[in-house]
Amino acid sequence: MCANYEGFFKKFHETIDNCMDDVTRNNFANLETNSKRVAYLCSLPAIKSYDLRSDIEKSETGGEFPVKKDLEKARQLKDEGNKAVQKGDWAKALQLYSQSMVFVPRKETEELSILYANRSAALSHLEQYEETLSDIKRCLSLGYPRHLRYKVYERKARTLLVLKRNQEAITAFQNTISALDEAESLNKEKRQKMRTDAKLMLEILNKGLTLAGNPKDPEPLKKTPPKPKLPGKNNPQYPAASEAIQIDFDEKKGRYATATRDIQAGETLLIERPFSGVLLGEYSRTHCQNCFIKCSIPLPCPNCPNVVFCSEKCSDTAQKTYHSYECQILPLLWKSGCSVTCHIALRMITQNRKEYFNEISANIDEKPTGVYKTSDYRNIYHLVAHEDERTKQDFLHRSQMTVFLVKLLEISGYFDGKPREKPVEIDELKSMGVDEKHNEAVALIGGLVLKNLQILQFNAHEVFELQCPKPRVGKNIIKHNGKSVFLAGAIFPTLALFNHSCDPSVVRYFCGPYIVVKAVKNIKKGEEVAENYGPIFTTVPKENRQADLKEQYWFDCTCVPCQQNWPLYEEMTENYMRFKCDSDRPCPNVVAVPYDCQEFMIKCGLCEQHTNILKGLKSLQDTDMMYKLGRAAMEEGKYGEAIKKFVEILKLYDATLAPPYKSYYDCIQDMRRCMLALGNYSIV
Ligand SMILES: C[S@@+](CC[C@H](N)C(=O)[O-])C[C@H]1O[C@@H](n2cnc3c(N)ncnc32)[C@H](O)[C@@H]1O
Repeated sequence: MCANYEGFFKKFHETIDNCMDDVTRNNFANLETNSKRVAYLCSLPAIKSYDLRSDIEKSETGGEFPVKKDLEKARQLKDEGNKAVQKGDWAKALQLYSQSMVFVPRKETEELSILYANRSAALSHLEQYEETLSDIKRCLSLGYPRHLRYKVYERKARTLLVLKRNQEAITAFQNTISALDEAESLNKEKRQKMRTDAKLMLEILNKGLTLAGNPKDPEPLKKTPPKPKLPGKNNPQYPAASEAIQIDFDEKKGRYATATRDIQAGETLLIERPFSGVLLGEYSRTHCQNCFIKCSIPLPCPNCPNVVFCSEKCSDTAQKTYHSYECQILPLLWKSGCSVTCHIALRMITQNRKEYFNEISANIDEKPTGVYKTSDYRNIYHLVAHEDERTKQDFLHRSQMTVFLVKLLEISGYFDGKPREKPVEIDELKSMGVDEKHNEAVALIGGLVLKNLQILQFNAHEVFELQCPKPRVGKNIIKHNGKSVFLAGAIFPTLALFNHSCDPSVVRYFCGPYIVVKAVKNIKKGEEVAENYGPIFTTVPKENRQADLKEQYWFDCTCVPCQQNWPLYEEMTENYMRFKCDSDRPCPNVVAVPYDCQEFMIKCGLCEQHTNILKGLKSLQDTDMMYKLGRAAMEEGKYGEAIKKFVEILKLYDATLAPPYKSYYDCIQDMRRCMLALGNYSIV
């Protein structure tokens, strides 16, 4: 997830570069802290006089700027929704009402309440009953017109009946009857009929409940997926990780994860929420801004038309923290074409108040001790940034980017602690300079933004979901053939401590907002538990892997496949089998035995003892059949069952054979696909 400087940044960087004479350049090069770098750049006349307006106007990225709520647009979409209803196309109506809501200005509460009422009707027809009730609740809380309330109370009552929540249904029918008194626009006969029907329902319900001894209503169905859990105990020092993981340190490799005991393939090793994460602009109206889940029934931000949330909880979290500041600057950020990495660097600030950073700044350079908490910025601050290896040009480039992000923070009201309420006007971009009253904040927060940009270069992860094709009627959704789609960028502080291997031992996927890391191999106590930063040895040649890792992550990979020149999957030979030497002394050697070998006791070239390959072959005789069963379970979407089979096979393989060989990686690859199928997905 490298920063890419598209949009108007290229020109901005070039202009500033050209304005810097040798003295200025030297002055900048001699600066030793991030704070000083940002403060110095901000003080340059070239920055202060840089006019962004024409760049923004010319920029072809990121859509419109500024973007405002738009009642006319909202009404137009609502009308289209109503037309869809007339055609009986409830799914389309649901979509159009949701789109309409996004554009309703905050003060138009009645308009919004009508949209929630209309959407609740669509949801009810689509048999999404819990969601119907949620929209009715929202509609009533927003002051839905009194003369229409009988409609939503009646819908609520009937929805509760379907859910067998009869006690609540009684109250809703009673409310329907009261609301009918105010239903001025309803003609007399219809009103009378509804009243009679509701009374009849009340009678039936009351009788039924008395006969049944007044049982309690069932609990509302929970729609949010349960929080994933580590199966055993957590590591007390790194609570996001299992006690099967510890973090070690080596001068060359820095921190890295190892196994505290034997780990079996399939075990969950880490579950973590991001410290910060940012959804890509293109998903901002389809996925929750806060947890990245696809929202089929989105809740709009009341203040901007830019983002949606999956629930009141996510909306509240965002509004109380980062989104209050980002709400009005998002269009400018997207228009600028800056990468999601830059946005995360900003979010790492906006999610906490300025005072928080003031408090921790005094001793931020001291490594924190104690429990390693995901939510503690100080842990993030000490992630790898390779500051000592950076060139002056690198610092200059990132500092220029920081100047823009600092300007955005000023515009957002962050430095004053007062989120702005109005969209940004183009004339506010006459200068990249920041008001001098914010000089101290610019140095502190700007310095942290610059640090964040460096940290994110090496520690950010992509958040993805599986996009699966719509199943044919009566068929299961086939998730293992889904396409992984990059939705967001995020930083997971504990996972960021795992080093890379081209033959990783884990797979990661997303479950709600959590990243879940599972073992895809059996890992021995003391062995490194490595993840993968991109290139895998089975598909990418060694030179390319090494070059990519060096360029992106600044290290020389010395994993086993790199050291031992393991072949690509396609080049793995099937002419012989790689038996582990099974002498009674521990011997690391591999005994390569041709398939057509006639002998069964083979001498090890290293320890000179004999390995009984017949015994090994016997233990493997069922693996082909087991693999077929695992594959069949996977094809039927029975992922848990398939994973169990693959785990059993790996156990047998590991007792006898030494990788790399094709059937081992076939099994791992299929197990990975099954594990990914357990994570977030959407149907396209
Ligand atoms: C996400 S961090 C991993 C944790 C890091 N080692 C630490 O101490 O915080 C990525 C950085 O770790 C180092 N690293 C990761 N994998 C490595 C490997 N296989 N060998 C050597 N260094 C590695 C590199 O410096 C890389 O830029």
